[in-house]
Amino acid sequence: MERARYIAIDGPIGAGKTTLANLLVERLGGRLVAEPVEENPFLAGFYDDRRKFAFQTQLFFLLSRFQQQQTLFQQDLFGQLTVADYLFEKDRIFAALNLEAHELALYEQVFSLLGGRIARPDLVIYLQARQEVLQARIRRRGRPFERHLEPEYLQALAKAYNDFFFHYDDAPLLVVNTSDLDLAAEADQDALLAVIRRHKSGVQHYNPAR
Ligand SMILES: Nc1ncnc2c1ncn2[C@@H]1O[C@H](COP(=O)(O)OP(=O)(O)OP(=O)(O)O)[C@@H](O)[C@H]1O
Ligand SMILES: Nc1nc(=O)c2ncn([C@H]3C[C@H](O)[C@@H](CO)O3)c2[nH]1
Repeated sequence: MERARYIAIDGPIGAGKTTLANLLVERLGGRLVAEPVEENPFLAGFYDDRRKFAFQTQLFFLLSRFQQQQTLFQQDLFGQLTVADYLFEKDRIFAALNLEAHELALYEQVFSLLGGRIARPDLVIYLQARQEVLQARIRRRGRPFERHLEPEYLQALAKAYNDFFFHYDDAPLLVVNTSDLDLAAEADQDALLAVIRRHKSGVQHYNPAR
């Protein structure tokens, strides 16, 4: 991982993206790129009525992610590590899941205009966890707008992530099952960091099942 200067972390809701991104910056130094979720004015409405607010929610996410990426990679980094708690392509995973066909066609046009101008990570970490683990974490975190998040939606999202990463080959990929990984425990953190440091190319799976 010596030369991984840009790491992007992704996975379904509650997988631990922000937690791991913070940890990597804390332990390895560098800068954190966290997506501005709370700033999306359509997100709460989306969870009340997904069909009604899907398109607005998605366009807002797409444009704000694009702007954030542009700003970041125009800056001189002096080779410092950058850790993002999302992969730009995640926007498309959510879009495909939530938009109607005619909306998706329009969305795809905008995405293809923007997507070609995004920096490619040196390493992508895909976090997975069992369904009940994701649900428990989301419940414990207690974001008001996620209170009524339907298990079927979370399940469909996890499947869409699996399908996407099954075909992913744009960057070295590390798939981590976090169901039995306690990111608050130093021993677990050390073990994961060692795996990340060692991973150079291709696809690797890390599942510290107990
Ligand atoms: N490996 C883990 N072990 C125990 N708790 C965890 C683990 N990963 C995350 N958590 C907890 O689960 C909750 C969700 O984690 P986090 O916010 O990092 O997920 P996320 O993938 O960034 O979610 P979102 O998609 O909503 O942004 C937090 O309360 C966090 O402390
Ligand atoms: N509709 C939709 N499209 C996205 O691109 C997207 N990205 C994240 N989210 C939701 C998941 C979490 O509740 C919360 C934090 O990740 O925001 C999204 N929702």
